[in-house]
Amino acid sequence: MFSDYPETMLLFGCGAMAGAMLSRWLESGLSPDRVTVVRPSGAAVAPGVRVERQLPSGLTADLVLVGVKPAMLGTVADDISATMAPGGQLLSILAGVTHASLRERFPAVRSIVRAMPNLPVALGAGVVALHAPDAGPDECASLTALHKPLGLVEWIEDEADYDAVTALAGSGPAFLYRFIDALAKGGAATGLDPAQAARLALVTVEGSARLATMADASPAALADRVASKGGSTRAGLDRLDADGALDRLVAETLAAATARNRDMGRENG
Ligand SMILES: NC(=O)C1=CN([C@@H]2O[C@H](COP(=O)(O)OP(=O)(O)OC[C@H]3O[C@@H](n4cnc5c(N)ncnc54)[C@H](O)[C@@H]3O)[C@@H](O)[C@H]2O)C=CC1
Ligand SMILES: O=C(O)[C@@H]1CCC=N1
Repeated sequence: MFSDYPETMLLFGCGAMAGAMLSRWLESGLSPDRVTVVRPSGAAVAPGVRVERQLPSGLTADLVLVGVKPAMLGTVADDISATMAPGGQLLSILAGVTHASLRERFPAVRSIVRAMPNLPVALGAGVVALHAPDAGPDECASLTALHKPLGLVEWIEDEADYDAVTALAGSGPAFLYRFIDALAKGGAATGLDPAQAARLALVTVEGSARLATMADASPAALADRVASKGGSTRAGLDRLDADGALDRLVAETLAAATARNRDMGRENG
């Protein structure tokens, strides 16, 4: 359990993604009385967490997490500047929006950090990719510790990679959910009861992913372990692999998401 959480934390926006991060932090020992959430709905977030519809005047925070949609950054920018404690840290989870453009908008903020999480952080089984060019070694260590309860922490040194990381890890859960759905639909198309096919698909993916994380072999090698020579898995893999169809589709999917991240950065920087 990480005990060295910032003294005061303020979240602008607490939707799907920031909400998932916060719930895991609270579960991992963050005291709710350190946290304030500003959200237009004013709806409660978790017991003990202060929620405000608008930024109360005079409130400052050591860590400010920007959890709104990238297009909303301009709307909350003045409030972000107003609430940063001297020496505070700004944590942005906005897709596409670069460190340089954040620095231009918030010149007085000591430290600006980009974090790209994904939704499984809610279970401590997510990914958080970090990029913090302002941070020295101690601050990097403390950022790693802060995000550790959320899952795998990866540092991205070259920000040029960030849009691709966002496509793979940030959007990745959506692509995998599509695959699970396709597996279930495929099962139904071969005659299974759709609800039963959906259960089989979900747990097959869950178990296979868990096994792959613990295995002594790559996912590609594990696929070959399932496929007996001349057996049915090979017949299926041959179809998936024909003309590199799956690889090509996934590469095109990630390229489209990467390009959109780049565009969102230009639109909202
Ligand atoms: N959903 C995901 O899986 C991931 C999202 N992200 C990033 O997280 C950010 C948020 O995305 P989601 O959580 O999916 O969106 P969301 O729509 O669930 O959450 C955004 C929240 O911002 C609130 N909001 C709008 N205007 C506001 C204002 N003026 N002040 C305070 N709060 C305001 C909304 O009420 C909403 O709850 C985006 O920048 C996105 O790029 C990053 C990685 C993964
Ligand atoms: O769809 C989006 O724009 C964000 C980026 C990563 C996940 N959701």
